[in-house]
Amino acid sequence: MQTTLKIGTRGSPLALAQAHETQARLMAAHGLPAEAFEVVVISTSGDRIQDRPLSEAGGKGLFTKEIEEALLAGAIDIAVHSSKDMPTRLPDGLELSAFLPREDARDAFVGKAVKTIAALPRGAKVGSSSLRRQALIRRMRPDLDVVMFRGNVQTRLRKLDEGVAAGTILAHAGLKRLGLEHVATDLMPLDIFPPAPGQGAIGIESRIGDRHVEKMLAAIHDVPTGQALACERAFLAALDGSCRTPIAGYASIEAGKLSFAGLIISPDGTQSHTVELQGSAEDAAGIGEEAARTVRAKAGEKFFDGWF
Ligand SMILES: NCc1[nH]cc(CCC(=O)O)c1CC(=O)O
Repeated sequence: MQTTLKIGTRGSPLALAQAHETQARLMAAHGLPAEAFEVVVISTSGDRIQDRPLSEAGGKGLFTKEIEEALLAGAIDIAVHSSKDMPTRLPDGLELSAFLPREDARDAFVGKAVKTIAALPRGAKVGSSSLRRQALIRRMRPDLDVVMFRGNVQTRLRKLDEGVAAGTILAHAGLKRLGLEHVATDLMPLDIFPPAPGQGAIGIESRIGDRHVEKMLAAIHDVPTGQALACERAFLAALDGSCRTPIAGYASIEAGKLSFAGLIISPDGTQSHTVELQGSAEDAAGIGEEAARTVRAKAGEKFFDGWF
């Protein structure tokens, strides 16, 4: 008897799109019918808490806890995530075992009356609750009024329509997966507005040692994306244990060569430190760790203590 592979996901439209993309790739890679899979929607604390920034409510793990419990309990076989929402440390027994080919990692500006951040009038409100995006906006335009914007992509776009802000920043990848890329009015260059580690990459979590699942996932894993993510996540892991300072990082791979650019920035956007490193894609995690040491030395330990 063929049992179904249970795919765990959050219930937001973006999460469901990612789960269905994963299902479609598994079907194509293994010649399986849709009935060989079941998408299991799991509500997380991150979905329920809407009134505070996530960094206050307990951070990234809020979007994964209940899903990882279901994975460990055997209620689901794989969990599909936005990699950038994944904590750097996973519970014992679980691993990120596959990454789908990365979408555009850039952030997009969605403007109501104007198309770019540069064109916003002085003092205009820009909505974002991401510390990284807030800091990068302030660095570009210290005069703007950055306001809290929580909720899923659709909620944020509705707030924009209601006039709560003149613009917002959303991941281009998320907009594309939702068929909403037409709402983006500008794409932020990677060097001026570097993305969060993992942005644009769908990561698939599974139980360590689950051979059947490992074999299924190996057929859809994208090696360069996995290497870029290993680098970005190593950079993040080496820095985020000690701080809530906004962190950005992006690795690209070309012909086996990895190029990484990382940034840490003060929440007010006035101070930032960057690092750029290149090396063999085989040494992805090592490059991320080295980049973290470099930027930490540049910034000095005080940089990490001072902001909150
Ligand atoms: N925290 C929400 C979240 N997690 C991943 C994405 C976008 C998709 C991606 O980065 O793969 C988004 C929405 C956004 O930042 O606009």
